[in-house]
Amino acid sequence: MTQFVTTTEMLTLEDYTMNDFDIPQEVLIERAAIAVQEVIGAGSFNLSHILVLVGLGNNGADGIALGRLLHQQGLSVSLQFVGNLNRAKASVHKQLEIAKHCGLHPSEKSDFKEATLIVDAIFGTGLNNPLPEGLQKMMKAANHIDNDVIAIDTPTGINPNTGEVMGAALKAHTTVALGYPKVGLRKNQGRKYCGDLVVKDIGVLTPDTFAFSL
Ligand SMILES: NC(=O)C1=CN([C@@H]2O[C@H](COP(=O)(O)OP(=O)(O)OC[C@H]3O[C@@H](n4cnc5c(N)ncnc54)[C@H](OP(=O)(O)O)[C@@H]3O)[C@@H](O)[C@H]2O)[C@H](O)CC1
Ligand SMILES: [K+]
Repeated sequence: MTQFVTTTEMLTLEDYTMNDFDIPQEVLIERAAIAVQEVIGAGSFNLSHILVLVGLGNNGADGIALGRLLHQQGLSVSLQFVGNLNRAKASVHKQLEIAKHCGLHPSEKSDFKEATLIVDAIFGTGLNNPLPEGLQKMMKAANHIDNDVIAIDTPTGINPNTGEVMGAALKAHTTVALGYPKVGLRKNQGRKYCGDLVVKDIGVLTPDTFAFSL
């Protein structure tokens, strides 16, 4: 039976892993990227041109690390930031520096139609409000383009706890849940927008005494 979690529970387990075992966040980000790379490699996706849509939090950091790994595989990858990079978390800046050092630089503006596969690394469990208007329009437009979307952790726009669409959401062919799937992926619109749900272990540790609420 798959264990689903709330975002609070996920944060508790992330903190336990990083603080009690001194496992750096970068390790979890790298393992998240490798996990999604494995799903992409195991699938039958058209990898001719991969567009990674990157947000300003750790979901975005996962996406940049994944983009770097795919670039190093020799695949054609574009990194497209969504939002003002000046407001990005340190993890995003760190992954961006590594990616640029490996020869992968962010694109100014990408044409969604040219992408054969889109990676959704905009928002994950940190989504806490309806999407900004501009992003809602972008998600609605992207949903009308015929290319596969792989969502990292959660589809952008889906409330990770309630499964509600927060103004708009990007429909995924496949969602790769990191550690544990979030409960919003089996509720309301979450189930429809997440597509095939693949749960991947990224080394998040769980205390034996941990009491899951679900
Ligand atoms: N499960 C794990 O062990 C790991 C998960 N990882 C990944 O981390 C994300 C969660 O990262 P987080 O930085 O908490 O949040 P997001 O990246 O989802 O969101 C980015 C920030 O965006 C802001 N935000 C939220 N909602 C909105 C909105 N509607 N409009 C604009 N901006 C919004 C918010 O910042 P605030 O300052 O507003 O709080 C978010 O912080 C998880 O999904 C995984 O992909 C780790 O990388 C690896 C371990
Ligand atoms: K996402």
